[in-house]
Amino acid sequence: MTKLSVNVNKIATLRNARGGNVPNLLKVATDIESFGGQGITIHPRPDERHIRYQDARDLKKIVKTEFNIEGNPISKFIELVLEVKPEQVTLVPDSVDAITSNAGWDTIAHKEFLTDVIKTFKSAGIRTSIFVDPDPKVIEGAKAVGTDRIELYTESYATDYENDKEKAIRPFIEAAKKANELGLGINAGHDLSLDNIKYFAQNIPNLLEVSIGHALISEALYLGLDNVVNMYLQRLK
Ligand SMILES: CC(=O)[C@@H](O)[C@H](O)COP(=O)(O)O
Ligand SMILES: NCC(=O)COP(=O)(O)O
Repeated sequence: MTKLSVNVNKIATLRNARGGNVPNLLKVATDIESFGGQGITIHPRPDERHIRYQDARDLKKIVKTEFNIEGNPISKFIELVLEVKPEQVTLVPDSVDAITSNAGWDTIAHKEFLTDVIKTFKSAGIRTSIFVDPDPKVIEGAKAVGTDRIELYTESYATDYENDKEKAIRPFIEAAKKANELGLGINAGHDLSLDNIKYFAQNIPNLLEVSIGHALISEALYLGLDNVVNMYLQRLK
């Protein structure tokens, strides 16, 4: 079964809008777990516009499921992850001013850098995943840098799903076949939603985990967080 890790960046965005502690990020994370969420994901950005570095430290103390920290491995991010020691770190090549993640790694051009960073995290006992486009060459490159898992960057799937879902999923099936052949674990995320998740999970062999934030929190405005978490779990069965 595919695990659901809920990305709580948007809860921090809402909290930060007023400068206080409403909504309470730690309580929301605990509630998500009690509703059935199987992991908590955060993506602290260098400007700390939503998740603050201190949130990562505080969440580590209370998250009972799998804690996944995503981000660009600049030195302060590496230091934070080594201090917090989440179960998983997901490396994302996003630029400082990016509105959201908008590209996967070029695992060939960044081979040396990724190999070093992955070694550092793995020697600290932290599972590694790297954010990649569904491109078999890039996935071969991911194997070469020593990562445990890849996270398939699903924005193109989510965008194309409405027009032609078979075409939208095709590169992801090929990418997953390649990753399975190479013995890489497969995660996925970005713009996954209640509408498109079931077809994705049904078609990707050995999909271990999805991390979902933007759509899930938006859907919860209408449907409630408890309900939405369970609707995802149903679709991931
Ligand atoms: C890595 C990824 O796919 C992102 O979706 C990310 O974790 C979300 O970040 P924002 O919430 O800052 O858009
Ligand atoms: N890794 C993807 C993630 O954590 C959530 O992405 P999104 O659902 O906010 O687009």
